[in-house]
Amino acid sequence: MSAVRQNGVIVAIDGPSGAGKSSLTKLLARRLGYIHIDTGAMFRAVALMSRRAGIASDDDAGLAELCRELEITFVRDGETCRVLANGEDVSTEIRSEEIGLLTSAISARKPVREALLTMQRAMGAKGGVILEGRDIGTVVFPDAEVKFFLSASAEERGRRRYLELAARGDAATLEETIAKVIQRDRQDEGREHAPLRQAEDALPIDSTNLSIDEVLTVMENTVRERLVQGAKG
Ligand SMILES: Nc1ncnc2c1ncn2[C@@H]1O[C@H](COP(=O)(O)OP(=O)(O)OP(=O)(O)O)[C@@H](O)[C@H]1O
Ligand SMILES: Nc1ccn([C@@H]2O[C@H](COP(=O)(O)O)[C@@H](O)[C@H]2O)c(=O)n1
Repeated sequence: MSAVRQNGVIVAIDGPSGAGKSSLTKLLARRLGYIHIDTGAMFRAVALMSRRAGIASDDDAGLAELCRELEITFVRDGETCRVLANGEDVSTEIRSEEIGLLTSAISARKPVREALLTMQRAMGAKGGVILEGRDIGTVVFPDAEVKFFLSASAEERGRRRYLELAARGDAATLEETIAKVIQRDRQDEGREHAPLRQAEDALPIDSTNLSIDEVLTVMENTVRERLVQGAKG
């Protein structure tokens, strides 16, 4: 356990698309009174702004300039958290599957990763935060006191995403959605910079056959045990 941080511990939740990271991070943050940092939303915001600016996903100079000018903030709105890019609420626009796939390409670029790494470390350094993403426990906060690697079968994650898209009126088929989940997995796992992988000291949780509440119970108990251990010194 590292030295006690000002506002509590740092919790890292990594894992592939559709594993349940955002759902669990939101619920766990509420249970613990911690801040929820959705790092995926930050990469999505960069992707959206790069598309609007006509910057190619491999234009590192253009992406570096964009990130230098971009301020990403999270604003609580009741039970939800809004994502602002230079003050504009982009919470809905960044959630499309199109932006999701573009984000996977953008997030492979070193200048984007370096810029968002600085922002994420600044957001979480004092603790009392839960960050969800792909590289939190391996790159952003390798000294995080608690790390989870949340996964599920590609079929189950695709099914979950399919239900989510259908509820939004998206006509994608289940087969198409599973294929896109697998495509994003491959891109996130296969990239050179900060690939998606389980940290050696992360607790793996396979949620394929677990409910959200069952996963939440495991996570909350684990964090509280670590908090007690930390308090004992
Ligand atoms: N254990 C679970 N059982 C059933 N449904 C789940 C479970 N976990 C999450 N879900 C549902 O799956 C969908 C995707 O969950 P969520 O957005 O939290 O995943 P994610 O890992 O953050 O995905 P991404 O990285 O693509 O944003 C949501 O509709 C959520 O309610
Ligand atoms: N720490 C992270 C978080 C996300 N990414 C990339 O962003 C894409 C979208 O993330 P979601 O969690 O919102 O689905 C994701 O597929 C990754 O390509 C990342 O690289 N690092």
